[in-house]
Amino acid sequence: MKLKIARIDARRPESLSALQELRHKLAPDGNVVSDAGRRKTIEVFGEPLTPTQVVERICDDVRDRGVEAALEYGEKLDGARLAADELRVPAEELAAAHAAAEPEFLETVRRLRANILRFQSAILHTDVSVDLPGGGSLRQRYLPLERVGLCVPGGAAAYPSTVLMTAVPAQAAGVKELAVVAPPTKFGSYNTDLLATCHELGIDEVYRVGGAQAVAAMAYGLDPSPPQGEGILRKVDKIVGPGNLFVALAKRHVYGTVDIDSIAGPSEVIVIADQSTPARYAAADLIAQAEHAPGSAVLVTWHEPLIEAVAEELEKQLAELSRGELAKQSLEAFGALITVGDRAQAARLCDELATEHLHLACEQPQQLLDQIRCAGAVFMGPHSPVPVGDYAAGPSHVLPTGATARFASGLSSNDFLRSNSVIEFTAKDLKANAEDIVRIAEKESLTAHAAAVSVRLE
Ligand SMILES: NC(=O)c1ccc[n+]([C@@H]2O[C@H](COP(=O)([O-])OP(=O)(O)OC[C@H]3O[C@@H](n4cnc5c(N)ncnc54)[C@H](O)[C@@H]3O)[C@@H](O)[C@H]2O)c1
Ligand SMILES: N[C@H](CO)Cc1c[nH]c[nH+]1
Ligand SMILES: [Zn+2]
Repeated sequence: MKLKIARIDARRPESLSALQELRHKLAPDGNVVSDAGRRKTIEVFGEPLTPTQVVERICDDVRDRGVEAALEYGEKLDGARLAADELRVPAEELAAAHAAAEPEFLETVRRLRANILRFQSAILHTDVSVDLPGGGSLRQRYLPLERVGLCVPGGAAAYPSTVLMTAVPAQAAGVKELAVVAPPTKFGSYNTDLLATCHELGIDEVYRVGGAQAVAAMAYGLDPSPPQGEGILRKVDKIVGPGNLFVALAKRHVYGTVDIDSIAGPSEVIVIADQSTPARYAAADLIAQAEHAPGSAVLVTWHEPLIEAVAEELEKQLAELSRGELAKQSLEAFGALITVGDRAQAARLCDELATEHLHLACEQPQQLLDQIRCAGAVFMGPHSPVPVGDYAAGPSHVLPTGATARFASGLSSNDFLRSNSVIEFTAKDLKANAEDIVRIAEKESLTAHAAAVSVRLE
C-alpha cells in the first residue's frame, strides 16, 4: 500500500510554511473537513458551507424546533429514522445488553473503572479553610454539578472506553445525573458493548442522537416548556466528551449557555523518537492514532535515518490492518514525518503544536519533558504507548486537541465541581479591616460600599 505522507525538514527555513499549514490543519479554526463531509453538507443543506456554518445552523435549528429538528438531522446525517419516543434507549434494552455481554468484557470494564476511580478520586479538590492573620475566616467549598451530558462518539468507531473516561470522573466528583448521547449508528447508541458499559456504571439516560444536534439538544433541552415529556432530553449544566469536528465546534458554539470541558476533537499524537526507538514501535504508535479516522499522527526525530525506516514500516503495517485504509487516509491528510536538528528544536516544536498526546519514545524522556510545557497527556519511554492512557491508566482520555493544550487541560473529576468562596467576619475582624476597605471604596468613588462598612462601626 503506497503511502503519501508529508516529510518536513524543520532544519530548513523554507519548512516554516509546511509547519504552519500542518498546525492550521490541526487547530479547530482550521475547520478541515474531508471530501465525504463536504458532500454530506451539500446533500443536507443544498450548498457548500464551512463546518462552522453547518454547526451554527444545526444548533440554532435544534434550539428553535427542539426534538423534531434533532430527529431530522439524525435521519439526514446518520440515516436513522426515529420517532420522539425512540430517542431514549429503554431501560430494558440497557439491561438486556448488559445481560448478554461477554463476562470477560464486563470484568475488564470493572477493572478499568477501578483504575480510573482510584486516580480521579486521588486528584479531587477538597474544601480549604484559611484564617486571616488580620481577622476573618475564609473557605473554598467544592460542590458537584447537578446534571452533566456526556458525548460518546459513534461515527467511525465504537467507544465504550469513552463512557468510562467521562462517567467515572463525574461519579468520582459526586455528579448524580448523567445523560449519555451517542449517534444512532452501529458504533454509537446501537452498540451493545457501549450500552452494557452504561448499565454497568449505573447510567440509565442514554439517547440516540449524535453530532452537533446532540450537543444542541443537551445545551437547550429538547422540550423547553415544562412539564417535560417522558423520554425527552432535558437541558444539562455542562457538556463534556470528545467527538469529530462538528461535535467540537458545536460545544464551542453552545459554551455560555452551558459549560463545556474543552475542545476534544479529532485525536492527535506526536511521537518523539531517536536512534534507540524501533521503527516498528514508532509506526505502530502513529497508526494507532490515525485509525481513529480522522486522527493526526506526527513523528519528530533528530535521527534522520528513522524517517525512511518509519515510512517503510507504516506501509508494511497498514497493509496488515483491518482499518488500514482509514488510517492511511488520516496519515495522508493529517500526518507528517519531521526531521529536527536536535532535542531542543524538538521541544520547541512540541510546544508550538501543543498536541493532545505526546509520546517521548526516545532516550532520557524526563530530560526532554523538562523542556516542554504544552501537551494534553505525556507518555514516557518505549513501554508507555498511548493506548495505556486511552484505556487503562486512570487519567481521562478526553484531552484537548488542535493546539488548545496551550491553555486547556484534559478532563478530570475536578471539571465536575463548582466552588463557592465563603467569607465570615466577626465584628472584631470587620473593625480590623475597615480602614483598608473604606479607603479603597472611596478611591473608586463607591461611597455606599464604604458606608456599608462604616455603619457597622458606629
Ligand atoms: N480528543 C479526545 O479526547 C478524543 C477521544 C476519543 C475520540 N476522539 C475523536 O473523536 C472523533 C469521533 O468521530 P466520529 O466521526 O467517529 O464520531 P462522532 O460521534 O464524534 O461524530 C459523528 C457525528 O458527526 C455528525 N456528522 C458527520 N458528518 C457530518 C457533516 N458533514 N455535517 C454535519 N454533521 C456531520 C453526524 O451527526 C454523526 O452522528 C474521532 O476524530 C476521534 O479521533 C477524540
Ligand atoms: N485516543 C483517544 C483520545 O484521543 C481515546 C480512545 C478511545 N478509544 C481508543 N482511544
Ligand atoms: Zn485512541
